[in-house]
Amino acid sequence: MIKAIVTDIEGTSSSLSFVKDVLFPYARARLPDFIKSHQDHTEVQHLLVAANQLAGGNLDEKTLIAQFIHWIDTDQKITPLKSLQGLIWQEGYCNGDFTGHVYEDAVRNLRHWFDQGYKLYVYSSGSVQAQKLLFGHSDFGDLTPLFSGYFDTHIGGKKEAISYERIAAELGLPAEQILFLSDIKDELDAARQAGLATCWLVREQAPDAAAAHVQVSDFDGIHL
Ligand SMILES: CSCCC(=O)C(=O)COP(=O)(O)O
Ligand SMILES: [Mg+2]
Repeated sequence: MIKAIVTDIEGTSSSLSFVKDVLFPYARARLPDFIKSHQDHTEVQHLLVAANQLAGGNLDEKTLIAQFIHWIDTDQKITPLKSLQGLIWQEGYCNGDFTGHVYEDAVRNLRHWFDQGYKLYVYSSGSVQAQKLLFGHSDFGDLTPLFSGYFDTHIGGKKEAISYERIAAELGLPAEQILFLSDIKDELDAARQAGLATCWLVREQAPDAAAAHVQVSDFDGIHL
């Protein structure tokens, strides 16, 4: 019996296009100036140190910025990059430059599940801050009251089974009572390996007849 639902963001509850065509270019364009103008911010300093270590260490500012841009262009889920993007997007949401795209079917079903007593969580490669911003400034208003918690890559990569074992431990539930929703098969495979129930959102993809996961075209197809 499912008691908790953990949803991915990009491609699942929000569109690929919003992330790739709005959020990523926004952060990419502002990242160099953001780093230069936040040199004395402790949080930014820590992120730069962490990124520098991941890049091999001792990069000067120009090279480190080029490294960040490369990570963005190749959509790498590097934790300090994701945290930095969240800080930059905060300005975008607060300035009203954009609102968070969330699919209408996702909002309707998340609200319904919440009302029925299911616990709702988010697990995304985007930082927890970025997740809260997207759902807090969504096209449907503030959706954060629906969620009991958020997970990002600090708990581990989304294609690693250990991450889902840790999430189940944090939720205090047997893995089989947790349903994970994603658009990426490798993530679903990892969740399934950890014992979670899975559902594949194949919104803009052709269904895969060979896959072990339930496949639905939107949240209306999910039956708990
Ligand atoms: C939290 S909004 C930005 C999403 C993001 O940065 C990203 O890399 C998308 O990853 P997801 O795990 O949501 O597919
Ligand atoms: Mg996704």
